[in-house]
Amino acid sequence: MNILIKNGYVIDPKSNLEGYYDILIKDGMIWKVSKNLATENVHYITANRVIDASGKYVMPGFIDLHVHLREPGYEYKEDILSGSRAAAAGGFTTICAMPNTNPPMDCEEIIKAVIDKAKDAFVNVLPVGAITLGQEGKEISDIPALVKAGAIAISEDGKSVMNSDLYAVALKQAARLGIPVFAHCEDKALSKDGVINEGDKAKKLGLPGISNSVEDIIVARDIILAKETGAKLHLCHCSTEGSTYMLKIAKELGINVTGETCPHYFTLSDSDIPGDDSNYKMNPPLRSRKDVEAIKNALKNDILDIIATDHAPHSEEEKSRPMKNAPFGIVGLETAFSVTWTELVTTGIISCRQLVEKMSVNPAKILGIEKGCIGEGLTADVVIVDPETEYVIDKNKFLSKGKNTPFHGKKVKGRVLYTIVSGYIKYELN
Ligand SMILES: NC(=O)N[C@@H](CC(=O)O)C(=O)O
Ligand SMILES: [Zn+2]
Ligand SMILES: [Zn+2]
Repeated sequence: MNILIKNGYVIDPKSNLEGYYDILIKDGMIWKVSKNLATENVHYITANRVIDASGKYVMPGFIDLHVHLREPGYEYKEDILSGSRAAAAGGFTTICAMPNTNPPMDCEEIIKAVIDKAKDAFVNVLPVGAITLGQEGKEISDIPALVKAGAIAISEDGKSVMNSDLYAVALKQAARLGIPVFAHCEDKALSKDGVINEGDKAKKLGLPGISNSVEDIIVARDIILAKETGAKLHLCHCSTEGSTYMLKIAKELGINVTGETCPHYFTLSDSDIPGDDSNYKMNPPLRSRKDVEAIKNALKNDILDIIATDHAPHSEEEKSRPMKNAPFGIVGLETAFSVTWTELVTTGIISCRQLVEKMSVNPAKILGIEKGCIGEGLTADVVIVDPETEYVIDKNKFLSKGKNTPFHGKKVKGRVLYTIVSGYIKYELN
């Protein structure tokens, strides 16, 4: 299948390319990027499909470092096929699958099984290995074996490895193997049975709170250990002002650390929680307005490198429970681009180029993969978006099995039109 994308506004920070270009995709590759690439100029290649991208933006496919695909074990929440389909609908061409499955992705066999299953997926699925066996925090996984089987990073996501001694060993191994460590930062002894951010809203709803220190303490520890071990540390779902300050200092000190946040942390604060509604329950929790401002500022100043989704699908039954008894997590694959465009780009907080950096270029860089670029000769992973279309987010239209979103009914601007993975159209808005 050969595709000619015509008249689109291309934003490709890695090639330092921005402007109106035509793109010819052939044999799964970016064949040519050029101005006025008329069909007759490429007479030696027939385009089976010509996409008129006038008024649209063409970007390297988004890469999500933080997705819960729930397979194996929780297929009633999501599976590799449904999750990857939702990813394609969200403009993502590559996603990282977190290891808190059942059983967790803590051994060669499970990593291989996920990779095997992902051959039928709509997008590239890269598995993340669990740091400890069973994610129990007691015994370290065979990290070299996980990497050999295809794990591209390690993480204990869902929790932190609380034993710093054990964690340091894992960081050293990751450093030696050249893979990043995706750190969920939560001091469990402090967060206890907390449900939402500590503050007025928690008091009003009579729910136990989660303080900023729950996150900040582990962020500090992890940065200190990254310095000592030389590990490539990636801080997952940063939600606090403190995280952004520490990240800034760590970078200034030359420590190898990157930071991620998710659309909900720069869009909503705990004051937006309408009542006892579990679609507003995630870990870390929605923070104060002051934290939201700090997160936005850190995105603007490139202290935060990555926008990931932390797509965490749960069943309708689970999320219809009162907040106290519902699991943490919200879906995000199908809303991330539109929410980010609306909240950060149309408001001038970040540029289009920065959006592409945070959703495509920087994730590729952290993973050390040749993606996040529309360069000639590279695999054709491309997303085409409409920057002007306005629509209302409707959870009932999600392709994900998970409908648990606080953004249902939100009016947004900017929409994914096409997602092309390895030269194939894997999503097309109709
Ligand atoms: N973020 C969440 O609220 N939940 C995640 C776990 C995690 O990312 O820590 C999940 O797996 O459901
Ligand atoms: Zn987490
Ligand atoms: Zn997560």
